[in-house]
Amino acid sequence: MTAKLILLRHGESEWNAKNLFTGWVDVDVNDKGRAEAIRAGELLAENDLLPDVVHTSVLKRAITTANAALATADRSWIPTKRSWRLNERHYGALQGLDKSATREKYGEEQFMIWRRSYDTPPPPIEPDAQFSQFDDPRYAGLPPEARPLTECLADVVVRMLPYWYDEIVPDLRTKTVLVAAHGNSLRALVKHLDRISDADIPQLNIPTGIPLLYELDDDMRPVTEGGRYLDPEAAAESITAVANQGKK
Ligand SMILES: O=C(O)[C@@H](CO)OP(=O)(O)O
Repeated sequence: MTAKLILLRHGESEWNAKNLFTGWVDVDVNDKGRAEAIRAGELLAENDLLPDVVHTSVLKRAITTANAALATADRSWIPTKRSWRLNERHYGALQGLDKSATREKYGEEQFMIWRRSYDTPPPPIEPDAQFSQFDDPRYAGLPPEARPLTECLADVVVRMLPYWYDEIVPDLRTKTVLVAAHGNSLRALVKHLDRISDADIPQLNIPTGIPLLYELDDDMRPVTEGGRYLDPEAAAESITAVANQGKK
């Protein structure tokens, strides 16, 4: 029997729409994002993919998306687990900056290194900067050295995988699992699942609000590489939009 894993990036956020680097800043979804979340719930129900448990980050754009999708599919009652390990990549000193202005100021190459290189993080944010989360109470249980001031995707893989192995995989043995998270934390998970190389991972973008189904074998390996978006046309359109962010 195959396990069913549904990955869902949050719907469009207020800062996605404004074209700002977001990272750990706790921005909610906007009206379009809410509608995407409801559509995601309809897609789950239409495809008879009703989650038994949901895992989210501790950021409200993922929580709101999961809640709206599950309410639409009449699954609001399922157990919920949340972890900072599913958070978006911390965008360091870029958090709060306009993507287009950053691209113009530093050039396309540096912009893409910060956005999509596997192992080069943006400059760290000052702990007391406006958009720092260093003293946010939701991370108070973490020792200071575990509270990031910036992250590259490789850092996200390292902090996300313990949660995958310890919390998500055990659920997958008996349950249909929904993971509601973020563009870059889901890129880290898809990289792991599909064994995407460090060289190829910059090309992967995750659309907002469209469920991505992975059926996994006993070794928790995808039966079909890349999984399957429940709305492939909308996914393709959104993937292009994400890839082109900062270019206008
Ligand atoms: O700003 C961010 O936190 C992320 C996701 O919205 O953006 P990007 O796709 O540029 O990594």
